[in-house]
Amino acid sequence: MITSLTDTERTTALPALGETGWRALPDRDAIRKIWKFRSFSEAWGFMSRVALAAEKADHHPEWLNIYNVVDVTLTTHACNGLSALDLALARKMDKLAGAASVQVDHSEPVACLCQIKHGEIKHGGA
Ligand SMILES: C[C@H](O)[C@H](O)[C@H]1CNC2=NC(N)=NC(=O)C2=N1
Repeated sequence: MITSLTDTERTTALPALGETGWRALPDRDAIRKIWKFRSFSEAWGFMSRVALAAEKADHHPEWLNIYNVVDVTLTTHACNGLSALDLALARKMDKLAGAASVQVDHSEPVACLCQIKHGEIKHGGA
């Protein structure tokens, strides 16, 4: 049976993930990270590799892809909160993403390369 993380497990594990750009969601027991790749092809390649890892672990992200952006939320539906499976998948995704840039400020709009190129959003984020 999958159980959500204890407070001790959270204080032990989450700071290190925070260092790489994972942020707690304000309204869900979940963590979120926003990657910006150099192209759609790189973003999709990342998602393909993560998809294989997710299938192997039988643990899947909630994610949105907009062109070069992959906006990921991890939580465990079976326990409606963060579990050890989310920590493992977060670490795996960090490895698979390599040197892709990360938007660490989630209060900023998430701009994809199209919007920046077309001048819709001033490129201030990572
Ligand atoms: C039937 C299948 O094993 C379950 O639905 C798995 C699939 N992937 C999952 N992914 C996530 N994030 N949470 C789950 O509870 C979950 N359950």
